[in-house]
This record gives sequence, C-alpha cells and structure tokens, in this order.
Amino acid sequence: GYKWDKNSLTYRIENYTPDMSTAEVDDSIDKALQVWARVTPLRFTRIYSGTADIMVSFGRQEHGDFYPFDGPDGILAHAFPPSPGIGGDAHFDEDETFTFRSDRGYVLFLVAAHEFGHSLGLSHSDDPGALMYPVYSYSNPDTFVLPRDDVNGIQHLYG
Ligand SMILES: CC(C)C[C@H](C(=O)NO)C(=O)N[C@@H](CC(N)=O)C(=O)NCc1cccc(N)c1
Ligand SMILES: [Ca+2]
Ligand SMILES: [Zn+2]
Ligand SMILES: [Zn+2]
Repeated sequence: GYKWDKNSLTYRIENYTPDMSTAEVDDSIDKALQVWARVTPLRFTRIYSGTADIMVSFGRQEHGDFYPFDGPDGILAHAFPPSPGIGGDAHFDEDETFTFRSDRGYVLFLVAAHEFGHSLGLSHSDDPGALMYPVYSYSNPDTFVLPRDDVNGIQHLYG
C-alpha cells in the first residue's frame, strides 16, 4: 500500500554506528520519529526484539537487499515505503560519518527524519526547503522545524 493502515507503529534499532554513542543514536532516531508524530495521529513504540514495522539498521555496500550502498557520500541511506516485511525499514550507509549535533558529517537526526518520511509513504519533494528534497543540507537539529511542504505531504496521507 502507499500508507500504513494503522496509526500505532513499532520500530527497532538493530545495530549502531561507531560514529556516535548509542544514546546519541537512540535520541536521533526518537527525535526523527517525533517530527512526524507531532503533525499526524501516528505513534511510534520502540521494541528491542522481534520484527518491528520500521527496522532501523546501519550497513555498508551489499547489506542484504538489492540496493547496495556506495561507499562515502552519494547515497546516505534509503527506506522502503509502507508494506509488510521490508516495508518501512530504514538502512543507513555505514561508510558515512554520522554526527549528533555537528555540521561535520551528516546529522543522523536529519537523515533519519528524511528516511522516515519515506517509511511513512512520502516521496521526494521538489521544494528545495523541504526535508523530503532529494539532497541533504545541514540545519541545526535543535532549531529544526518541519517545513510546510512536508507537513502538507504527510497530512495528505495521515491528516
Ligand atoms: C535515490 C535514493 C536512494 C538516494 C538517497 C535517498 O534519497 N534516500 O532517501 C540518498 O541518500 N540521497 C542523498 C542525496 C544523494 N546524494 O542522492 C541524500 O542526501 N538523502 C538524504 C537526505 C537527508 C536529509 C535531508 C534530505 N533532504 C535528504
Ligand atoms: Ca554512501
Ligand atoms: Zn538497504
Ligand atoms: Zn530520500
């Protein structure tokens, strides 16, 4: 399907990047999901074993699906649209340097928020200010506000 047919979704962090502390990864993932929860009826619950709707993992090159990563830069991550199984899952390219709050490297919170947009059914936007614009650009995670284009997009699906 093109969207989840339930508002309560589970997620599981399967592994961690050595670039950041586990607490920083946990916080980045949680905050990235809250970006979408704040503007929809969607709610996210973390689980620590078994299969979640949104399985979050880090991998490099060939990592178990037909979309191998490509080394540093280029593709940073990808996520699958809503469906059972791999649907909703978000994979992050371990050959990137992910950061918590710095503008050196890719801010995991921002990349994850973008990927979770795909996990929820959003495609890319042609609005250069949108989170769902195809290309990453740094913004301060502490002052991040979901752009109007993304709010419109997600509320069109789950409003
Ligand atoms: C064709 C896709 C698999 C490209 C991939 C992507 O869009 N993943 O969602 C990706 O990693 N795109 C890079 C740009 C590129 N080099 O193709 C990116 O920065 N996407 C993540 C991102 C993160 C935060 C904000 C935005 N706007 C984009
Ligand atoms: Ca890459
Ligand atoms: Zn993958
Ligand atoms: Zn994308």
